[in-house]
Amino acid sequence: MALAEPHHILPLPVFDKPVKLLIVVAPYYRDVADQLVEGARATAAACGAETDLAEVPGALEIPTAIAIAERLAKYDGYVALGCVIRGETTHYDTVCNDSSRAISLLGLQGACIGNGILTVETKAQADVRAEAAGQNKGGGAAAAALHLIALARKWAGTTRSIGFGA
Ligand SMILES: Nc1c(NC[C@H](O)[C@H](O)[C@H](O)CO)[nH]c(=O)[nH]c1=O
Ligand SMILES: CC(=O)[C@@H](O)COP(=O)(O)O
Repeated sequence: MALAEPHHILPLPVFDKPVKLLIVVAPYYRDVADQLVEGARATAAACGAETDLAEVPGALEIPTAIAIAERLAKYDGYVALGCVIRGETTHYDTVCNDSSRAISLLGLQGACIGNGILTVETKAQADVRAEAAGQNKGGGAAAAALHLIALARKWAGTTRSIGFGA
């Protein structure tokens, strides 16, 4: 089945050396997670990237799993996949904000991470965004990680030509 192009405006990068991604998925909503993973795997395969998969209980555990894996230095990048649907309390805000902020902080520390954690109001919204043949947010998250890996490799070994204290 042809999968939808991930919603990214950049052509997928081309790699001359192997790439290994770790997909960290929180299958809190299993059917949604499966679609996200399918899209991410298809995008990784389109770039010739190898993928491993790790499952965690919920979106809040995704950044911790990535941090643990990053210390092992086995992967070039990470794809964070999950689905957070608003309930009756403010816990939704905690799960969304803390998982995304932790992922951003890991990125600022140098981890190449694509964030495909859906934060939605309804299951129907999640289904449309997760569907690999639909909006394919999983594919988009994988594409984001791959772009960061390509950028990091392009710049590896370069030094700043100017700058204070360079
Ligand atoms: N409500 C959702 C959660 N909640 C669980 C948390 O992510 C976490 O696992 C728990 O607080 C224990 O630390 N997780 C999701 O991924 N999606 C949700 O809708
Ligand atoms: C996003 C959540 O944590 C949510 O599923 C929790 O539901 P509730 O706010 O009704 O406890």
